[in-house]
Amino acid sequence: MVSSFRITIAVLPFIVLLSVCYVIMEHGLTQIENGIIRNDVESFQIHKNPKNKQQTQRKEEDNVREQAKHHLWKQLVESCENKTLAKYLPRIIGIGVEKCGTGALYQFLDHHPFIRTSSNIEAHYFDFVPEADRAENLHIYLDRLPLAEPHAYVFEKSPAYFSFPPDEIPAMIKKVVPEAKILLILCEPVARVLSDFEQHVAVYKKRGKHPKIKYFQNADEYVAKYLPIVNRYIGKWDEKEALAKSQQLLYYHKTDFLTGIITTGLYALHLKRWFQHYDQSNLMVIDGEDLFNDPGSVVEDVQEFVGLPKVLLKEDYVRDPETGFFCYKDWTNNDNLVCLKGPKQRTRNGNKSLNHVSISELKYFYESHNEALFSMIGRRLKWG
Ligand SMILES: Nc1ncnc2c1ncn2[C@@H]1O[C@H](COP(=O)(O)OS(=O)(=O)O)[C@@H](OP(=O)(O)O)[C@H]1O
Repeated sequence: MVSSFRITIAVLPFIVLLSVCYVIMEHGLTQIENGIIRNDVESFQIHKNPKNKQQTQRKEEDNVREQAKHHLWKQLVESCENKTLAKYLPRIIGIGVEKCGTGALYQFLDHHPFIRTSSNIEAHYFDFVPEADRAENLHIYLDRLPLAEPHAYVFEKSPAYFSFPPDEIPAMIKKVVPEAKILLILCEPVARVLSDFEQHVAVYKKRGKHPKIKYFQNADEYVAKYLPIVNRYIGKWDEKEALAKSQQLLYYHKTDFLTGIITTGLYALHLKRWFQHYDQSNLMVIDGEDLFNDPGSVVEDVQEFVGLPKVLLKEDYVRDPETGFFCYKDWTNNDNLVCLKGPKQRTRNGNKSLNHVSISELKYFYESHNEALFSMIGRRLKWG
């Protein structure tokens, strides 16, 4: 009894969505159009008597958003009717940050009825495919993306895009997929260093990649050697030199891959490059702490941001009592928790830690860069 009630609650959003599709297909878009007309009238009245300029501006922005939503719903309704599968460029791109829970977000969103993801996960098109091939051969990108219905949302994530060379990645993405919405998770950078180090060790043991990592017994030894090197050429945040330094750290990353374990966490420097082509209307900054502790709210916000109907709800995401990590409830069996597969919980399960010296030195190093980040995005993140 209780379980069938829970199933009903879980499938309710689906039923609502399908009903909306049905009603719209049956009766056209007049309901939504009426909504827009009503908004127009309201904003006209405000124009006539501009008591509050800000309020007028907000209304106009609401109208633009409302019309975009109308256009989107129209497309989605068409997609309800058209089941032809083909290759499409992504409408959502997860650019990182590496080791900040990008896999968890990917899996959580994959659950959305209008989102299509690739089974081989990371396309690595803009960081890996040589530029000469990239310019003329979009099929290489499409080959790495899933089949989808015409108006479904293809979502690809390649965390290397945010902080790996070449420095033209943001410009290239903007050029090739100008309409795509960008998702960026920023997590506490000191914990990220440990996570990234352990990932390097695991990849080396499995595939022999980046063998220099074997010279370090643990992450503290790595920090003791590399932090002074990176600090020497980056130092504290300096607005005037930010762009040049952001390019410089990509150069060092190319010549010595291991510097990236520390430089990836210099979020403001990387974001400086991205903000030359994007702003927060098309690039969403997600607080890593929210993703780790309240992923359901993050997923709700992401659906809103990318313009999809909100069918994944906060209450679908629950903490696995055994691991402490969040999982989501299966649609068909609410008692079944679907959790992240693969070796994704190496450090945040408490199995590894940095010593006090590494933590305080890294904290000091990142401090001014974190502050620069918060003023760049206009808010503090919970971990800062
Ligand atoms: N819900 C949930 N389930 C499992 N794991 C979770 C979750 N939320 C966040 N995390 C943490 O995500 C860390 C891996 O980050 P990424 O997926 O971005 O790694 S990667 O860049 O794709 O390799 C990984 O970090 P480590 O613990 O250091 O391995 C996880 O702890």
